[in-house]
This record gives sequence, structure tokens and C-alpha cells, in this order.
Amino acid sequence: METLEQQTADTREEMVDIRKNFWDEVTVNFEDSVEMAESYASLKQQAEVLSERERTHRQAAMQLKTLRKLKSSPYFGRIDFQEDGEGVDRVYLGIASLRDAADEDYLIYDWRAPIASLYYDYPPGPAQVETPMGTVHGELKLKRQFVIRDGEIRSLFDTGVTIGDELLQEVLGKQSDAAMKSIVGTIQREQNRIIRDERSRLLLVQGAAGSGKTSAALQRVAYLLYRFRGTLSADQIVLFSPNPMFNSYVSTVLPELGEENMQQTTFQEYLAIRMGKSFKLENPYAQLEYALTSELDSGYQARMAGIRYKASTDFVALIERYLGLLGQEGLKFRDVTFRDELLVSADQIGEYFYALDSAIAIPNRLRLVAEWLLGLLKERQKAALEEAWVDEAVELLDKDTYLKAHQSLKRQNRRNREDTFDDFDRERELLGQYVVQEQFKPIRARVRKLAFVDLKAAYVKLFNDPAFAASLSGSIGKSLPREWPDICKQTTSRLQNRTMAYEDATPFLYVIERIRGFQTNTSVRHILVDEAQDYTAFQFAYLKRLFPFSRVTALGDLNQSINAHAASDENTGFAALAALYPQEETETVVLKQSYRSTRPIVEFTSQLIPGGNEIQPFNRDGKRPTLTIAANEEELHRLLQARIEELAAEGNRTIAVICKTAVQSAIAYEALRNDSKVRLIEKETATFEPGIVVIPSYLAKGVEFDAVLVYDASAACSGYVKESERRLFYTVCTRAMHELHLFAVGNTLNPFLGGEAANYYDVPGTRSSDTTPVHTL
Ligand SMILES: Nc1ncnc2c1ncn2[C@@H]1O[C@H](COP(=O)(O)OP(=O)(O)OP(=O)(O)O)[C@@H](O)[C@H]1O
Repeated sequence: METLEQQTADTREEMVDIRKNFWDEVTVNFEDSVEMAESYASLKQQAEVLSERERTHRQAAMQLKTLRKLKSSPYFGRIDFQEDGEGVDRVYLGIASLRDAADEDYLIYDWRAPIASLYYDYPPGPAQVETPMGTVHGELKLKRQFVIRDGEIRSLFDTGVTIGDELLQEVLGKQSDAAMKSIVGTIQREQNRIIRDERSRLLLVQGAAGSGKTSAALQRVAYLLYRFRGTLSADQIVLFSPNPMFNSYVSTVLPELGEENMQQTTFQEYLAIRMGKSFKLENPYAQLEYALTSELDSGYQARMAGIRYKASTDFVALIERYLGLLGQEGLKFRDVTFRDELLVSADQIGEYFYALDSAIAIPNRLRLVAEWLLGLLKERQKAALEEAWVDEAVELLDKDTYLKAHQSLKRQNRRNREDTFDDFDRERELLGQYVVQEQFKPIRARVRKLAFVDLKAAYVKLFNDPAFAASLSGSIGKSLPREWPDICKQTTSRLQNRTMAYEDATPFLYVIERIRGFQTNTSVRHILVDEAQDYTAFQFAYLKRLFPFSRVTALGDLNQSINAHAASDENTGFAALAALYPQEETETVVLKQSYRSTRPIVEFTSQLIPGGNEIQPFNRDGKRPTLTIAANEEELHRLLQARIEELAAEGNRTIAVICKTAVQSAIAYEALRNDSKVRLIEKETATFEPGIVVIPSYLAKGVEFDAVLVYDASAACSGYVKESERRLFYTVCTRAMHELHLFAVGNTLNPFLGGEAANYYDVPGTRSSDTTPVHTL
């Protein structure tokens, strides 16, 4: 640590020095091209020296940070392993490796070293481990876990002796922080499979709520960075998160493990960049809010049917068929004009395009068309030099442009070794060339960008005439939703108004990028998609095209499919994703154990979904969920307030009042803000902080709270009543770590609270003989 401290101090000083004197060390001269090249080289060299120092400093600082952490908590586990025919090896595991003073023997092994797998994968007894030299067989003699804080052993357990995992009990029983924690000390065997998978191109993780999918994903990134150090860097890994707040929630895990953070983004952010400014892009949460609140809207049924259909594999198939057809006919083009003169008409371009060999992919044919057009433009440009308007334009050149033109021509002349244009005619001619060139520049640029293809029309065409898609769909043996004519009307009118609904965004981009060619990102090696159940078939197909060389880790829970399109299982892209990769390159891991919530909470929440009995609660005790009935909204707010105060007094650090929608959240927030320090979470909220929050259901996805208060468990339409809202209700309830309290106004409860589920929560103030609330079904 002393050496590193010295090193960081030295490099810091050097960096400050370089920055301060940067411009003294470089020679900058733009007189001519030789000088410019020299200036550039000198600047570049100086910048490289600086960035090398910065890199050294960053690495030393990170190493130092890791050592400080090791000083406070050097290891969390020990295994004694006896390889067959050898002596017993005692191996300590920590967040990083540490060697002895001679830098020879390992005192502590990094948790990601091959030997560490033994700790995660086996109880004491026969065990084996894969090493670069092959499989090593032997016996695990001891497996010991430690809790070390501030350099002191606080507790230790030998597993296999004690019942239940004491360390896990301790870790999970704690109040939560504002950020997710690393779980390296207690990674479970199934999770370890996810973390260390190196073979699959597609790793699919289906895991119950709270089973550690996100945790495993983040430890996996740390593992990959360790395993492929030198060839894989943090910026070649992208995590797709559900929203910006989630990004903040998970952003501390990797630095905690001494690694740089991967790139984090949301799919929406990606779409927005790709879409540019030509449309107003709807946010997925705005779409969901519409789905949850606008049932009385006259176009609601059609919009919802459209959302579902546009997320389906049927629509993917329809579009593939359509793109096939566009290879033969139907692509719309735009006229190429110059000063109001039609140079090449859309029809001519169409004819040229469709006369090209149809075996050539559309984007490549378009590039051939562009070349052809550029050739025509060149000819036209030559002819334009003789035209009268050029003289006029030269006359009208303003002073600045004139000077600019003059200088640019002077440079050209020097290059072409021509005389300077002292003579008037020659000057006129050269300025004429300049003027014409400037006029053609934007046209050429547009041709290169393939602006002669009407990409928007290509998508709109699917909706202009309802019969068109019907015949396409019929030709592949599929049918369209009943509401198709209305879906068409809504879609075309939105697109005319330059509004891009969320359900259209990905199919639209997919169509246009298939036509003009995908701008792929070839440097990214791994993408991790969290909450993958909420992606559509299209979104996965699109991601695959965008990141052609990337391996994919998709983590999700079908029971938490909450997006507007997720009315049926077939509609989740999760299933469609598997079809995108060959089976032999796909690995599926199922996680059934749930770690987040106490046993009573998991026992209750598993009753809310079909097949919930398969979820295994981790054996952690706690209070049973409660249900509180209020007579009216005013009383509800009073009761909520009182419960929040109680929970805060008990030491709960993160308390969430989870509402169904943003509209409901705003009401709750208004009512609660006066008496407590409440924060309202909206879709733009970018940070996750401890404290009391009011949050709409869909934004609570992926995160967790010490205590959850469900704002509306009644059967009113503001609550969760429809079958399609079952998963939303489940998602909401599974956010609770230690306490779950349900509230309802009136005496009716949502249908999911009836049946078996009723045995798993208490209604304070009632005895079992009292009349229990009515369940409407
Ligand atoms: N092996 C483990 N050791 C300690 N804690 C764990 C372990 N696995 C999961 N947890 C804890 O369980 C909680 C839930 O984990 P996580 O958020 O990763 O689950 P998830 O499957 O992504 O949940 P969801 O789908 O409900 O959002 C977290 O607090 C996490 O720290």
C-alpha cells in the first residue's frame, strides 16, 4: 500500500504538471500543411503521454482501493482441499488475490480464480474442479465462511455442520442500502453457473422474483473481466436496464469489486439515439401508463390489440415476408432534384433499383443505386458550369464567402501548381466551380445517406391499406387481429403527426435498418439484458443485429411480465429469443430459490401466481404480510402515514408506498408529503436513495425495499383487478425484503387475495372468526 500510495501521488503530480504545461510542450503552427502535420504529431504525442500517466494512475488507485478493502476484510471463505494423492491445500478466498511479500505464494485467492469454484459448488466431501491443466479430483475437507469487518473476525461458520446458511441469514436479514451489494461471499451453486458460463452464445436465465438474477449478472461481468483480462474491457460489455433509476441502483457493485463499470443503458435510450429527431418517441412507461389508465378511451381496445400484435412473432414473420417482397417490388423512392429541376425521378430510381440482380441484398443494391446517382450528379455538375445562374451566384457571393472561396481556391491552385488567378476570367471560372460545387455538395451527401429511399413510407405502407397486410399475413398462414383496420388508422395517423408509439419504434427501426443496412456495433462482446421478460420478439431480433459479435445473457421472470404487450406467454420476446440462437449454443438456467423476501412474504407471494409453489423461500423468518382496510381515502392516507412512521422507527431504511400508476402515485404523494420526508419517483428519476418513496408499480421493477406498502389492494378499478394485472400485483408484492403491508379502501379485495392466498396474510384487528373482507372474482 505504501508503494502504491507513493506511486499514485507521483503520477498525480506528473499529470497536474503535464496539464499545466501542456501548451508549452507542443509547437502549434497552422501556416502550411507540413507545419500542420508537425503540430498534429506534437499534440498527439503530448496527449498520449498524458493519457498513459492517467491510465497508470487509475490502475494504481484501483489497486490501492482494493488493498484497503482487503485490509478491512481480507477474505470471506476458506476451503481445505485434498487433491487425490496429494496433501491438503488451505485456500482463502477474498474479493481479490493477495500474494506474500516475495510475490510468490498466494495468501488469498480471488473469488474468480478456478479453485474458488470448489467453494461455491460443493459441500464438504468429494469434489472436482476444472483448471487450465484439466479436471482435478479430490476431497473438500473443510468449507468455512467468515465475516470480517475492520480487520476483525466477527463470526465464522463451518458449513455442512450448521443447519441453514448462517451467513446468508445474516446478509439477507440486514436493512437495505440505497445500492445493490455484491454477493461474492455467498454465491449459490446455480448462480455460479450463470456467473462462470463461458461457452454459450445465449445464456437464458429464468428465475423467480428475488432469486438473484441481477446479482448474478453483475458478478458475471466481474468474472468475465477477470477471466479475460487483457482482451475484454468494461466498455465492451453493455447492460440493458429497465430504467435510469435501476442503473443507479446497480452501479456500485462492480466498483465495490474493484472493477470498472460496464456500459449501462436502457433500450429506450438506444431507440432514441437510433431514431434521431424525426419523431417524438413515446416512453415505454408512458405506454404502460396508457394501458393501465385509459380503458375508457375510445381507441383503447384497438391500441392494446396493436401493442400485443406488434410485439408478437407473427408480426416479425409478417415483416420478414414484407422485406422479402420489397426485394422484388414496392420500395418507394424520392425524386432527386437540383434547384427545382428534376434530375432523376423516383420512378427512374425504382426502375434502376429493380433492374439490379435481385439476389443482391437490398442495402447493397441501394449502394449501387447511390453510385449510379453520384455519377449522374457529376455529369450534371459539369454541365452546370456553363449556366447563367452561376454568374449571378458569383456576383451575389457575400464578402465572407468570397474570401473563403478565394482562399480555398488558392490552396487548390498551389496543390495543382497553377498560377494564382490574377486574371479576371480565370478567377470567374474558378469561383463558378466553387459555387456549383457548393450547390451539389448537400445533394451528394443526401444521396450517400440514401435519402432517395422513402424509408418512412416503407413502414407506413403496411398500414395504409388494411388489405395489404392481410394478404401478406395470409400468404404465410397467419392471421391479423380483429381490430386490424383500426390499428392501421391509429398507426398512420400517429406517424403522420410524427409521433412514434413505443410499440412501433422497434419494428420501424428494424424495417428501415434492414433496408438501408444495419449500423452494427462490432466491438461489444457481451450484452446483458435484465428484466428480459419485458422485451418483445422484435427487440431481441433488433439487438442481435445491432451487436452481431456479442454474446447475450438474458435474465427474466415470466411471472413479472408487466409490459402492455405481455398478455400471453407467447408474446414475450423471451421465448422468441431462444429461437434466434442455435440450441447447442444456448444454455438455460432456472433459479427457483428466492432470497430477497422473508419466508412468510414468499409463502404469500407464491400464492399469487400459477405454479408459485415451485418457488422455494430461503428460510428467513419475519412478520406475516398484513392487510389493512380503510373506510375511505382520507383514512387510507392516515393509516399509511402511521404505518410509515412505525416502520421508520423500527429502523427500516428503505420504505416504498407502491402505487399502480403514475396518476395514483401523484395522489398518494400529495397526501403523504406533508407529514413525512417522502420522495416521488417518476420515470425520469435517475437516482436510487434510501428513505421513503412513493413509486408507480412498473418503476419498482428490479429494485427492492425493506418495507413495501401496497397502496391499493382493493377491487376498485384503480387497483389490480384484471387477470392481466396479476403479474403486476405479484411484481409489486415481491419488492419487499422484510415487511409487506397491503391497504385497501372499502370492503372488497382484488381477486388475487382470495383463495389460498388469504391464509398467508393477517388482517390486524380481526380475529379469524370475524367476517373477513369480500373477495370479488
Ligand atoms: N447468493 C446470494 N447471497 C446473498 N444475497 C443474495 C444472493 N442471491 C440473491 N441475493 C439477494 O437477494 C436479493 C434479490 O436479488 P436480485 O435483485 O439479484 O434478484 P432478481 O432475481 O434480479 O429479482 P427480481 O426479478 O425480483 O427483480 C438482493 O438483495 C440480493 O442481494
